[in-house]
Amino acid sequence: MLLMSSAGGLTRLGKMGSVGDESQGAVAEVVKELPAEPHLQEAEIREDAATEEPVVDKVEDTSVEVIEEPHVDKVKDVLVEVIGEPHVDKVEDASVEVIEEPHVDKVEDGSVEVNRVIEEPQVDVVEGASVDAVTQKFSEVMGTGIDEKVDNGVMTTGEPEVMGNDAGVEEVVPAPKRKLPSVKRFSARRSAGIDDGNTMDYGSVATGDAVPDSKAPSAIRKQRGAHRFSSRIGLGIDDRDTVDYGSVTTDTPPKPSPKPVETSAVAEEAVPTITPKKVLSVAEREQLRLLNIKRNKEIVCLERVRGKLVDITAGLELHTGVFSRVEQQKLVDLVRELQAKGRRNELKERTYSEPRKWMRGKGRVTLQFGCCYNYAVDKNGNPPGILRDDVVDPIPPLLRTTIKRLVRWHVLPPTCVPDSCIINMYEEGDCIPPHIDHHDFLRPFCTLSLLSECNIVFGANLEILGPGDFGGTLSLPLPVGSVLVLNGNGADVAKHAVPAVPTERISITFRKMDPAKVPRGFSIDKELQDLRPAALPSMQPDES
Ligand SMILES: O=C(O)CCC(=O)C(=O)O
Ligand SMILES: [Fe+2]
Repeated sequence: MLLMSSAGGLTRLGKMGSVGDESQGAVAEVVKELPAEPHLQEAEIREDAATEEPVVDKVEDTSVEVIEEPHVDKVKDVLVEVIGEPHVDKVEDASVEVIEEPHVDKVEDGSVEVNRVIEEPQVDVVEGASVDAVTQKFSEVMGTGIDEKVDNGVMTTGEPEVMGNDAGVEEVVPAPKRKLPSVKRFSARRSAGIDDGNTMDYGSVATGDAVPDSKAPSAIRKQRGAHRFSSRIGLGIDDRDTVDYGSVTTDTPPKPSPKPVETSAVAEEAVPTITPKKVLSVAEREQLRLLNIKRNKEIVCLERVRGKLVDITAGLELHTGVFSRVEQQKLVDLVRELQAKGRRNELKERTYSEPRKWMRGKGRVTLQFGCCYNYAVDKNGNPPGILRDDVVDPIPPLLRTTIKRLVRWHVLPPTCVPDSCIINMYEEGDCIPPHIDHHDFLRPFCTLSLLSECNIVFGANLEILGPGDFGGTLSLPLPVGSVLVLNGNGADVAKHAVPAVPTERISITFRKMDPAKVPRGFSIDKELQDLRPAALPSMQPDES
C-alpha cells in the first residue's frame, strides 16, 4: 500500500490523577510561577507597560486564577470540570459520549477494544479501481513524483507542490521527502481506570501501513473492532486489488511531438522523441489533492470521567497532507508580513499582540482577524469572550482562500464556515496552556500547523508539570501542513495544550463565531458564503 496516514502517533503523558497530596503543594508552587495562559495576560501586560506595574504580579494573579477554575459559572451535563481555561462561562448540552460496557468488545489480558466507526464520505467506487494505479498514472503523465512511497519511514509526499490560484495550478515543484512521525502507542488502561500494571496497546491512531513501534507489535492488530484508517478507506475506496487504471484524461490534449529533424549524419540513428507533459485540469488536480489528504477520524482516548469511561477525543480529526509546501510557505510569508505590519502599528490595535516575554512558556505573538477575543477580564471589565465593540482587521485574502480550501477539501463542513481566525506564533519554548476554546465559537473549529511539528496534548485533566510542560492522556503529533479539527468531546470534554515547542512554529486557528456573539456591525464576507465541498474522486476509468 502506498498511501498511508502520516500522522497519529499516540503517547500517553503524565499520569491521570497523579497530583497526590504530597506533590500537590509542589505543583501549586510551580503553577504560581507559571503564566497560565499567555493570552490571559495580553491586555494586562499592555496595561502594565503603561502603568509600569511589575508584570510578575499580574502573572501570579492570573496563574492562580487558572488553577482555581475561573469563569466556569455553569457546567451542565458535562462530565468533566473545565479547569484552566478559561473563559467557559456556560457549557450547555455538551455532548459526552459515555462508553458503556456493551461498547467494550473485549477485555482480555487487560486489553480493551472499542468499536468506532469511521465516517466515510459517500463516493462512487469502481470495483477494483486503485488509487495507486491512478496516482502512478498521474505521476507518469506529469513526469513528477505524485506517487507516494514509503521507505524506512521516509515518505515522499505524493502531492506536487501547487502554486497559483485557489484551485488552479501554475507551477509544479517536486515534493520534498519528509519523515513520518513514528506511530506510538499509548496506554488507555490507566486512563480508563484499569490500573493493573500491565501496559496494553489500545487506540493507536489507525495508520494504514504505518509501522508501529517495535515494542508494540499489536498496536494496530488490537484495533480489530475499529477500522484501520487509510485515506483510501476514508474515501470509501477499497484498494485490496490493484488494477491499472488506464490513462488519465485531461482537458488539454497533449501537443504532438516535434518531428525529428533528419540530417545525413544522424539519419540512420534513432532520434529520441520528446514526450510532452500533460497538463492536468483544475478538476483533476483537485481530485488528486483529495486523494492525497489523509484523514484520521479515529483518534480514541478513553478516560474514566466521574466513574464512566469516556472517549474524550471523540470528534477529533487529523487531516494530513492538506497544504503543499508552497502553500505553507505562502502562509508563513503572510504571517511574517502581518507581524511586521503589527510591529509598525499598521494593524488595528487589538489585531496584533506581542506580550512581554520573561520566562520559558511565556507569551506567544498572536494576530486576530474577524473578531477580538478577550482572554481574560480586561481593564474595562469586559468578560472573556468575543468583544462586540472592538474591531480588529478583517481576515486577509489568503486566509479567506485557505478557509475556502478547508471546506472544499472536506476538512471543515460547509455548515460551519469560519469567520474569524487567530494566528499563534510560537518561538522555541512557547506554549499554549491547557484550555477549552470558548463557546462564543461554534464547533467544529480547526488549527493548521506550519513551520515545525509539535505535539498537542489532550486530557480531561491536564497536569501542569512545569513551565511549558503539560501532561495529559494523549499526545498527538501535528505534522506541518496538517489540520486538526476539534469537535464533540475532543473540543468540549478534553482540554488541550501545546507544550513548549522545540522550535519555531506557527498555527492558525479558524473558528466560526456564534452568530449571537459577533461584533456589532459584523457582516460575513460574501466570499465565504455558500461554500461547497468538491466532488470526491469518482475513479471512472478512461474509456478512450
Ligand atoms: O497551536 C495550536 O496548535 C493550538 C492552538 C489553540 O489551541 C488555540 O488557538 O486555541
Ligand atoms: Fe485551543
